[in-house]
Amino acid sequence: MSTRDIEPVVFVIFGASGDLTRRKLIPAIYDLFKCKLLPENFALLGVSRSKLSDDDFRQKAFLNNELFDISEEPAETVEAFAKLLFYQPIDTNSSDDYAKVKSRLDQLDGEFKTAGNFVFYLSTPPVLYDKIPAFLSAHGLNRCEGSFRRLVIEKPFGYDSQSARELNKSLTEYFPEDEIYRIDHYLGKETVQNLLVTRFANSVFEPLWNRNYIQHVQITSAEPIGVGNRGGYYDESGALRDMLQNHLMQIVAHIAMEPPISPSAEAIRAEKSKLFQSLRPIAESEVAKYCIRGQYMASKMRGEMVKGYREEEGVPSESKTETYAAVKFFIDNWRWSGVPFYIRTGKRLPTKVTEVAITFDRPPHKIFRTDQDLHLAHNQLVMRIQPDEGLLLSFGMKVPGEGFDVKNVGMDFHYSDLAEADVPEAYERLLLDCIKGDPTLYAHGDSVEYSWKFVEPILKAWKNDDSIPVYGYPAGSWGPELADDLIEPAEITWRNPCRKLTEDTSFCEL
Ligand SMILES: NC(=O)C1=CN([C@@H]2O[C@H](COP(=O)(O)OP(=O)(O)OC[C@H]3O[C@@H](n4cnc5c(N)ncnc54)[C@H](OP(=O)(O)O)[C@@H]3O)[C@@H](O)[C@H]2O)C=CC1
Ligand SMILES: O=C1O[C@H](COP(=O)(O)O)[C@@H](O)[C@H](O)[C@H]1O
Repeated sequence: MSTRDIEPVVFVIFGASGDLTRRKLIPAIYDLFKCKLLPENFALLGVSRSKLSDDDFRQKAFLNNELFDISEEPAETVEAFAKLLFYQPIDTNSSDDYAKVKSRLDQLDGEFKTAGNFVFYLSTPPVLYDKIPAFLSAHGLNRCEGSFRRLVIEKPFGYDSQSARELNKSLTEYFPEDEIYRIDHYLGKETVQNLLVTRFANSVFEPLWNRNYIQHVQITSAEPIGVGNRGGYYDESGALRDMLQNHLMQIVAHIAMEPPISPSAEAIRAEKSKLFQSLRPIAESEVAKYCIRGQYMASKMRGEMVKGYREEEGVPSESKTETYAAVKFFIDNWRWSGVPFYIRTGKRLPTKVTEVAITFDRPPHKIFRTDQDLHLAHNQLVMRIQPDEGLLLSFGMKVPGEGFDVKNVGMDFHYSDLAEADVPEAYERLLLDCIKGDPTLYAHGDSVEYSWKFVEPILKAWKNDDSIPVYGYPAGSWGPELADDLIEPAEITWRNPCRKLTEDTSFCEL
């Protein structure tokens, strides 16, 4: 699709003076502009309370943005892009002030000939997510015959299933469901999308993709960083809300859903929705058995002493918020009956890595009855989402020489080997899709509610049941040791993912 095929638009960011705007949104939109992927008629209007002029905003968000280095960018491109940025200060809590947004939009719409098409991106504190659409509606900005009006909502989408349901209800009063874009940046990652292609574009994997051949599935999302200056936010959230309910459950959906009839948004969303409905709820009374929570403690990491979670700025010294969560669960449907899924995520773990490891059953009959046979590993398919994106398949091969000694070997593919592949940043892809009106990579309202329903008993048990321990783990370790015991049978444990996909050759240690 060329820029000419994309309808013109004014892209409005609420929360334009904030961190996300400078860290992700402006860099992504600039890159789209540089690659000539934006419509020819385009303008960006930033809105928040800070009293900034258009020029102040251009400086803060783009020309002098310490989170986005433009020193090597072509001067004409930078200059041309800066001219598309505008700013309107308002009191975001006062409905009357939205008249200022309306008159500014009328002016930009006339000047840039954007045909009355507006995208409203809410990058504000979540308390405003239901207020801003109501204020837009009060000023007639939510609907316009012959033009599109879209709403993008940042995470977190709700705090539990009830608040997510209420938010869905409130948003759909003002915008139709197909114009509501709930962003989950993991869905914008090429390698998350590639999970679907790996499964459904190859006949070699799909026949094995079920309870008959898969012993268990592991999903790991690890980060070496701590909570940094986000302690206040994080302590209200924890690993379950911050990563598992949204990003990791979307990965589960990609791994486990049935084949959609087409790659359309409706078809994919329908399959995801079915999958989320098949998750077996974990009863509050069973949370201690199926879930492990942990909190990082001060320790030396890569030669440097780092603070414990409770010493971080904005975190209460008695906090019980989890910085690590591991959960075992089942999917009650035909394909996955009896196959355990294990997810773990945490901060201050040894490395930055997100991956899925599918462990296959052993062959039904042992032919090679040697001592080595005891150590014969399961076949494993590792789908690496980041970094060193790619696939690794491990299987047994004969060791040259007499007898039938079997050795585990790996066959790997690295995304970087696709020389022509220019992997776009997740926000770039997602923002462009929204501008083009393609919601495929955005979360649907009912999926969000279902995934909240799944995590809710865990959240409740962790909040209410003091007998469930929060295990301390030293920063730089792989989390509480007890998380190893979640995985059965006992001789199998978590895969040890190194930064490089093929660095680790132990695969599933037996
Ligand atoms: N930063 C990140 O990396 C990520 C952020 N998010 C989500 O994006 C949203 C924005 O995050 P982030 O940019 O980090 O937050 P910030 O606190 O840095 O920015 C919030 C923005 O909202 C504006 N704002 C408007 N009205 C209000 C109000 N009534 N109270 C407070 N602020 C207001 C603030 O500007 P002003 O004071 O001028 O009005 C500011 O521009 C959040 O919901 C967050 O969860 C999601 C993923 C990652
Ligand atoms: O949404 C979030 O994601 C990041 C991790 O994103 P990634 O793309 O770097 O894997 C996480 O650090 C943050 O706590 C969370 O809010």
